Amino acid sequence: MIKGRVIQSTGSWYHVDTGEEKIIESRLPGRFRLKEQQVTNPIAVGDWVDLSMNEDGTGSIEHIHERKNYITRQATHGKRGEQILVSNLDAACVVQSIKKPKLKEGFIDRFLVTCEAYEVPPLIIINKMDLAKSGGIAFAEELTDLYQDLGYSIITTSIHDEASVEELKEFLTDKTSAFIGPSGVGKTSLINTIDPAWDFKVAAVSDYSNKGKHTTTFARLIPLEIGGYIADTPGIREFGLVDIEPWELSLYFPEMLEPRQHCKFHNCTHHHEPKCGVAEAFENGEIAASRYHSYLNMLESL
Ligand SMILES: Nc1nc2c(ncn2[C@@H]2O[C@H](COP(=O)(O)OP(=O)(O)OP(=O)(O)O)[C@@H](O)[C@H]2O)c(=O)[nH]1
Ligand SMILES: [Zn+2]
Repeated sequence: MIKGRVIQSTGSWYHVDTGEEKIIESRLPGRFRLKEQQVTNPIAVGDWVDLSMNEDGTGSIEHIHERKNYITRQATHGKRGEQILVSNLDAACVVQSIKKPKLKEGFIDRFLVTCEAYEVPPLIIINKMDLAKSGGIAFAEELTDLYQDLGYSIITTSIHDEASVEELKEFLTDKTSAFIGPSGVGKTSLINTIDPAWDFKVAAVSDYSNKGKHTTTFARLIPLEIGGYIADTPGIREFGLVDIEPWELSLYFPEMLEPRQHCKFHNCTHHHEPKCGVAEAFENGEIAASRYHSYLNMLESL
């Protein structure tokens, strides 16, 4: 039996990376589909599997290892019938630029909640620092302090600053990561700077998979020169809020965990209720205004 990683799926064939040069095209015996018929795709890109080899050089998937985490297309984490986009992520990187386009703290905070819910470690990247003037630099430092104090990893980058690219490189080495962020913040540029062959790899894989069916809806993992993979999938942009009850939302804000214990009502949403520990902590300056603001915005959208 050979252990490998599913890096792409074409619906009926799975491309398994076993660490050897050649990717093994593999099939899933029908019994798995019967067993897990509630799930649209019993195997997700990112899964670790055990293979037995067939005489023609193809593989048969004999065992699927337990997933350490996964993200789904719809906001239905943990429900049957969901489509898993990618599994076993080591990091989800949210990319924002200091300007062009303007940095949105709400985007970062929403993303962090989703990461908490999916149990995927986040990395916050603030890019285009070369465009920042003194005000922008001070703002980035403020954000760095804020998020580091909350226990999150955050780095500032510019594709024109080699040291910052090195730092990002170190973080991504041997990890399976996803890059998420609005258009124009520099996701592709950053990955290209880290791995100059990236554009070529993305194009090559696309050409290949266009011959297959249903490929556009499936994720794929593209290997990095430095070791590790970047998840490439259109659906990942919709990485939104998972199913969360309003009273649960504050469980995903680390700084609210202690204050919420002092709320009078156990199902307090920390919005309008009297004797609210979270509102009190905010008034005392223990919760950042931007974070409380993001919390209220998210609460409204649930
Ligand atoms: N000054 C500056 N420009 C950058 C930096 N990173 C990216 N850019 C520029 O920003 C523009 C958008 O970069 P992309 O890499 O295409 O952004 P993206 O996030 O991949 O955008 P989508 O593909 O639309 O999601 C390009 O013109 C880049 O050259 C940076 O660190 N500094
Ligand atoms: Zn409260």
